[in-house]
Amino acid sequence: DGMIEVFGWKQMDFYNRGDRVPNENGNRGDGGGAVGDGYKKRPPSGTIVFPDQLHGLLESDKRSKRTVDKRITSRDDPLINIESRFQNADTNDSYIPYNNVPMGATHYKGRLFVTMPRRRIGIPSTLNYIDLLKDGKQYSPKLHAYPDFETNYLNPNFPANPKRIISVYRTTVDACKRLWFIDTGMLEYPDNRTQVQRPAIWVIDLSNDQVLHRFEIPESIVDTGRGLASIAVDVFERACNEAFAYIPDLLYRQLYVFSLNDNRMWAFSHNYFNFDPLGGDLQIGGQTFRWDDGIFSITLGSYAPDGYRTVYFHPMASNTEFEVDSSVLQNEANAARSDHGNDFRPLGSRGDNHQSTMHSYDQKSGIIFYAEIQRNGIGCWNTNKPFSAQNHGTVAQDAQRMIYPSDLTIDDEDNIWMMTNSMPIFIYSTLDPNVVNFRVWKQNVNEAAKNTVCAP
Ligand SMILES: O=C(O)c1cc2cc(O)c(O)cc2[nH]1
Repeated sequence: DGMIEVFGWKQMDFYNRGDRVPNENGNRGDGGGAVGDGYKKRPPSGTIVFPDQLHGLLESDKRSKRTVDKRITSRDDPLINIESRFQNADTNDSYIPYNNVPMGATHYKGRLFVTMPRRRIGIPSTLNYIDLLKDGKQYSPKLHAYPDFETNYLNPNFPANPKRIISVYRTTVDACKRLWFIDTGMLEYPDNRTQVQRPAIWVIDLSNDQVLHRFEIPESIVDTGRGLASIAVDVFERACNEAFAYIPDLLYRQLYVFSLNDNRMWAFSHNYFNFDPLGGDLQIGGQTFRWDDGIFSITLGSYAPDGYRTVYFHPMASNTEFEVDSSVLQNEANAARSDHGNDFRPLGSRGDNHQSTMHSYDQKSGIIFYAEIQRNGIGCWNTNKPFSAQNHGTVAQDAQRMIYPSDLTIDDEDNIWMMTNSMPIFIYSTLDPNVVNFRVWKQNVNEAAKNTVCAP
């Protein structure tokens, strides 16, 4: 029965906007304390923008404005409204409201984790949460840095620091009450990407907010962290050390597998990780553009008696869904094979214009819910029914209020959570700061499936 709008923001705001920065030897915390608590005032020169870089951006934008006369353009060469990008921006600001575009939304026991990838300057913290008990009744709650502000602090000199998080796209919670995410280690400022430190997998214990594990992804696996925008974790609650993480790389179009037990990672390549050349022509929020994102989202089916499960995946610029068994991925030797035989299989097409960012399998019903970018909503497929276009349903659609669903997750209370963030308008045009641009939606899975072809 559709989705319920729980939060909406014209612009995002934070409890700690980064106006006080951590003393490098200081305490951890959310920045709520007084001077002397391990924080000091941000120095006036403490900025991550250099005037020559700003000038470079302006020059390149002028170039793209001249050469791109039709509004079909790639994400990396956007036709940007430069006035809007630096609207009211003081380059010394640790917080530039306009530049904060939320991406991920994951709920666990009263905290909604909201990510803010650092794709522009002025983002105080990339990993955040909303305290639902305290702020859940507000329509536009402020974000708390997670696990604290210090861990999210971006030092203006960009030193590599394994205690800090640079940029996070999406998070997931596993069966062992742990939060997993990838720090891409990269600032993705237009025309000026900086790999500050190696990309890393982080695992945080949600019972005490302590970091349990950090694994730096070696260069032998991937050059940069740029395409590491999501992570799926395969673990049985009674064997927490035996976890495997599956990581799609939308840029290099590979699938990485990380074994927690062995602290090792290996990489699969396959044609099915590529985008469909026709699937990348998109029209969203009044913008027409072409993207080439490959394998993007991975979700895990129910356990079979042998302890393995179906791993569902899709490229974003595509309408096709694929599957592989977890037994294939968990065996490192399989990654080295040049011919994967029938290990990876296409399930079929969802139909034209059904490109999806994230999807999530509901363990109880066997229904996959997927965020649809061209249809501004949520689709569904009950995996107990054949994969055919007729067996795909529509849970919700709203061309005005659901522009660009950037994340979709299911929590342990059987609720779907979805973020819509108007991303194409931000990239190719200008967001209106006087209207609601970002929304979080929620619905119980059974309610969502009701009155659709996905209902059991
Ligand atoms: O999460 C996404 O939608 C996403 C992240 C990301 C990073 C990147 O460098 C791209 O070129 C595309 C992209 N999509």
